[in-house]
Amino acid sequence: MTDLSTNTTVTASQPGEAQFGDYFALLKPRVMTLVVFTALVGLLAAPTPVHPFIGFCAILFIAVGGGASGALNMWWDADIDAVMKRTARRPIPAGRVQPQEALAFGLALSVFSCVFLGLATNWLAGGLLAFTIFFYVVIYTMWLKRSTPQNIVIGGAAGAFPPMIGWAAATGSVSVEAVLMFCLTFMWTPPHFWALALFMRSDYDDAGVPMLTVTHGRRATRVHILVYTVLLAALAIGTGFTAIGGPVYLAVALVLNALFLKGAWEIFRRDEADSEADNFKTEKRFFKLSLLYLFAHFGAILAEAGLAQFGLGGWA
Ligand code: HEM
Ligand SMILES: CC(C)=CCC/C(C)=C/CC/C(C)=C/COP(=O)(O)OP(=O)(O)O
Repeated sequence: MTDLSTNTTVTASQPGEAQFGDYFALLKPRVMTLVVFTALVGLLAAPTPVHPFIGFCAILFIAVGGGASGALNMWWDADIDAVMKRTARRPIPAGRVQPQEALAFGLALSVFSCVFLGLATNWLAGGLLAFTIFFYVVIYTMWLKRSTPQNIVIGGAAGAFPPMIGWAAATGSVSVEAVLMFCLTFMWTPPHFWALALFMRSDYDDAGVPMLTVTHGRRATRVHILVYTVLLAALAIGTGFTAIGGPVYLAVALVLNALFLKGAWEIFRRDEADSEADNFKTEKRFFKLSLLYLFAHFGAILAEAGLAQFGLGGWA
């Protein structure tokens, strides 16, 4: 998989001359689309109605905060990114943005987004956003990513906070529904990432990043994907019977989890020769399915919340 978020800009400028597109690429915009969508669902599924303008500002600040964390991640990881084929053309390793410029940009946007989210909504939401940025940049990027193959299992918590931030922005609190959305994203992250790591192992190998594929090999990673997918399916289907679930959600969850389990089983059954013979087609398909999986689950949570406005959502 190529790093499409930066490919959009590589033709725009040459080493040394940063353009708007390079700063935009620092925000990891493609990855952040799903982050922002889950935050939006957290905000809209909350029982407290939010004024549309405040809701818009909240999502904008969460998006900016997420992007800022991406810029800080790229600042710290510039050495790794320079080695990996997928990331070598990012603005810093390509020499179009200086590391200190990315650092200043990321820090400024982090402070801006947390303060303005706090002012626009409440300080629980602003504080959660600050904690999420800290978790992704310091705990995941600076510490875990280079030190343990469990990096993305623990570090994945950072990506699970956005729906909780959205919920907190609307309600000023964190309740069981927000925790459920957190858990869903948290359990989803390992299969999402390890599928990609299976067909990008050499990148991580070259850069010396201790991803599971590098430290324990592809066989162990296939087993991990299957185990996490089974746990995720139990959680995702069980969520159908909670306050954020309902018949629509359950139907979506049943279909997608059946497909996801099938994909994980296929990956588990394959060996190196199978994967190399078809250039990791099954693993690539599973990675794409992972994106649809999370999008559809959160879309279904949103649909249930929308139906509830007409007295139709949930099991009541
Ligand atoms: C520690 C946790 C995670 C890791 C290590 C990870 C890693 C990656 C990597 C390496 C890519 C491909 C390259 C790229 O486009 O930059 C990717 C793609 C993607 N990730 Fe994740 N991810 C994580 C969590 C998440 C979360 C929480 C979300 C959203 C809720 C997410 C959404 C996406 C999306 C939408 C793409 C596709 C981007 C595209 O179309 O180019 N990821 N992820
Ligand atoms: C609101 C807020 C602050 C949200 C943050 C959301 C978040 C932590 C998303 C993580 C997604 C991601 C790009 C992980 C890849 O990191 P990587 O460094 O391993 O991947 P790379 O090799 O592509 O840089």
